[in-house]
Amino acid sequence: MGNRNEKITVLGAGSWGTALSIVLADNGHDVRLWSYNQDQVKQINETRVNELYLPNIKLPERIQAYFDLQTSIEGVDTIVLAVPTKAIREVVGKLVRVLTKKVTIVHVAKGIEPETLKRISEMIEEEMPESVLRSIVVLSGPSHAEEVSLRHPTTVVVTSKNMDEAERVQDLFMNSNFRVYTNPDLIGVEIGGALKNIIALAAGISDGLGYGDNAKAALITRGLAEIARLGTKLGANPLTFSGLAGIGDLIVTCTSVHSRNWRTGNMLGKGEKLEDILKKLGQAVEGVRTTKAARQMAEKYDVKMPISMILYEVLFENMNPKDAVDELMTRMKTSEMDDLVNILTE
Ligand SMILES: NC(=O)C1=CN([C@@H]2O[C@H](COP(=O)(O)OP(=O)(O)OC[C@H]3O[C@@H](n4cnc5c(N)ncnc54)[C@H](OP(=O)(O)O)[C@@H]3O)[C@@H](O)[C@H]2O)C=CC1
Ligand SMILES: O=C(CO)COP(=O)(O)O
Repeated sequence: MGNRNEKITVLGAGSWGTALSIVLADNGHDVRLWSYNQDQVKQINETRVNELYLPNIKLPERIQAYFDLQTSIEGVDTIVLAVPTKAIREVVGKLVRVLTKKVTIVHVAKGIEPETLKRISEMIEEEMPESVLRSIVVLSGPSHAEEVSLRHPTTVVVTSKNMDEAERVQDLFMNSNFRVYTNPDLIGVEIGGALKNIIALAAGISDGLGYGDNAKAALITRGLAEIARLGTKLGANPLTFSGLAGIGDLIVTCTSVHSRNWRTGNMLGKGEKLEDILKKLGQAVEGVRTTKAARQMAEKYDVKMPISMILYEVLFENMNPKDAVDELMTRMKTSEMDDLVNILTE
């Protein structure tokens, strides 16, 4: 199944970087897992376990952890960027300072930068001169690290402005547990992956308030409608939102106990404070910052995004979650079909 035995560097030894390293190592690649935490590097190499992020998983021998960034990228053509959105510019900046040739970046993060409203591939393009950037490939879809690391069946998509390179990356990752599709819609894949986290926060709140499956199905369905409305306005293909990076990722993130976004929403619905929850989780909860971006984008592009807008008030303006649901339920009456047709004509 495609190329084997390449040297590949993964930047970011969190849960997703570690799980993807396992996929690549299973495929016969030599994986250099870079972390900026020297103790973590030592611990991974000595114990073959990433205690901080995937404590129950024994890592294959082909994964070696690195602290020195320059050494980790020697002789490498493909670099997987697996840090949260807020760290992308900093880590890419460090990478540019040590690169001496062109590489392909596979980015796997799911967010929008609230300060600039940029997608992650746009941020990378801004930070990397052409002299060191061959292509950017995005890998996204319904894929929790906890299940990928157990080799449970998982499907994702890859996309790029350069689809030959996306196909090469498809071959690097594809195996009998990890099925990789291609999709040429870069904007749709990035927007679907980023915005589903907002809806997962809302679904978690609904569950935390004690509401049932009807409410969650409503959030998933109407959440998809607002993701698709914004996505198509930005130039995405509406069909992408019926695919793995759209409804697929929305379902997994709104329904899985593994989801940090769902868990955060759940604790909010039960009355905990956002600040305390984020401290307790100690992991990336991308939907919080992306909600800030979505609110601005809804206003800038004049797109109706009622769930994202009300979630902003819950997260940042102390709105009571129960009042937020009441407000969503008592909005002006509308026609579902008109709304769906609007997505196709944005
Ligand atoms: N977990 C999952 O199942 C999936 C996650 N994703 C996406 O992948 C991205 C990464 O998430 P995930 O791995 O889960 O997050 P985690 O919180 O599990 O890990 C993030 C990792 O990035 C490191 N990091 C943070 N800031 C920096 C920095 N400035 N420089 C270097 N390293 C840094 C963290 O180190 P430290 O903790 O030491 O600060 C940690 O090792 C997110 O965008 C997420 O949405 C996508 C699909 C699945
Ligand atoms: O993107 C993910 C699954 O596809 C991970 O979601 P969380 O960040 O909510 O855990």
